Amino acid sequence: MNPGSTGFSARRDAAILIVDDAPDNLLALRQQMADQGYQTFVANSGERALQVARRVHPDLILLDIMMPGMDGFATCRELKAHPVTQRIPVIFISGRTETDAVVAGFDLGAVDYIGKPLRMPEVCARVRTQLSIRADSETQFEQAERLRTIVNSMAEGLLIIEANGRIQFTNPACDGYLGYAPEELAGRHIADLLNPLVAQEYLDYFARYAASPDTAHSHGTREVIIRHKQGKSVCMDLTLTPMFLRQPLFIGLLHDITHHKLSEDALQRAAMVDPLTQLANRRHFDSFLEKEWQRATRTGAPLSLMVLDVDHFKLYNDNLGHAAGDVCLQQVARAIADHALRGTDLAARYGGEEFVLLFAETDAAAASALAESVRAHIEALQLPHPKSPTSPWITVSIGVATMQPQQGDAIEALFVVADRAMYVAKEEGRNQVRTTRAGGNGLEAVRALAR
Ligand SMILES: Nc1nc2c(ncn2[C@@H]2O[C@H](COP(=O)(O)OP(=O)(O)OP(=O)(O)O)[C@@H](O)[C@H]2O)c(=O)[nH]1
Repeated sequence: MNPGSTGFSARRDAAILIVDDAPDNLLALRQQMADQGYQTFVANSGERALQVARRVHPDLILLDIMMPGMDGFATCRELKAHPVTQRIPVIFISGRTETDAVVAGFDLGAVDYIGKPLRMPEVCARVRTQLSIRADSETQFEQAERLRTIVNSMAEGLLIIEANGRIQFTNPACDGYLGYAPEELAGRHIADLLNPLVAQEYLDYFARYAASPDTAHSHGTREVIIRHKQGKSVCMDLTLTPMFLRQPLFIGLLHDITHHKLSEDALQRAAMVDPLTQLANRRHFDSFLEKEWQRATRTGAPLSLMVLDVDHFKLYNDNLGHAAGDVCLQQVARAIADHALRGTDLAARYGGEEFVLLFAETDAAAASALAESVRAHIEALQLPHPKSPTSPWITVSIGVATMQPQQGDAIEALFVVADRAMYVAKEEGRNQVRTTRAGGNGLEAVRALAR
């Protein structure tokens, strides 16, 4: 049998401390206990018994009551008062067999009381019984200690919740995650932590389980937003498992996924943003345009697209270097972004040195004015472009297309018209805006393209 198992056979090597001031009694008891296979220690006074007990941690103490100096009762009191010895079972062995003495012995915490004269087989049987009980309770105590250590040191938050939603227990990790002091959460309701809909969903699940525990199953893991004590929200995975003891209880395991969530958000953001300029990238712009296009088709509102291209940018790169070119693109991007002011405006880097701006509910005249202000803004930055035949500064050419899209029109057509306008701006000297107005030839060209 392994050392952790319970029962009498596991205690054959148990250590027994025998305390008696009469040498004959001491010898006789020691012999009996040794014959049973126990390891024995002896003490002939209460004071000595305390010393030995604290040193050798016996599994059981056979304690005489009437002794000079510290008697058995006083010794027992001391044993029970000291953390090292308080859990050691004590059996009184005494010639005092009157009821008061026996009751006093049990009141002091003794597990048994044997009257003298001793009947040795009975003493052995009682010792055996107490050792067996002790082995069981020690095993339970060790298991509980082990469990306590695990619960206190685990990284996951643990909650024990009653069927009515009252929190019964939380471990230190849970308190830490949610900003509470130890035991501060006990007695609170889960609705203090979760949003009302989620809390109600859990309460319904608790009620179903409490009504028919046999049919219940684990609620599994789900992502929940939990209110931190300081009011902020933390994102966690919550796993709930039912446990039916004297009452239905639920074990909640909390796993912090805030970091995971943050990097997920960062990834999602990275997938939408151009790393050089921090403007929206082409993919994000296309899906944004798709939504605005559909909205404009429904509402009949005009939609304007600007295509901007940096003038003579190849010359800029060749002259000042690619790194300077990158910085220049960042400055141009910042200026462009300053003009996307409404929630439905979006500026994006569409390719190398080409940018786009989308304006919902904006007609051709307004779009043309906006484009002119973007052009003027960039020119006013006065970013030196020494080799440009157009201007000493960086300039842009802008093509604007405005449409009231109708069912069946193709989005690509909007780009074609804006691109055409932009190339006209280039051909006619750069650093200027060209607009295709609704109803004009450009729009007819678009419709033709869509057919
Ligand atoms: N520094 C830098 N240059 C880029 C980037 N993307 C594209 N380019 C450069 O931008 C230049 C675009 O040149 P072109 O399309 O020939 O036109 P351009 O020189 O701007 O002349 P026009 O458009 O006719 O005024 C090329 O030299 C590309 O290498 C970038 O991310 N960084």
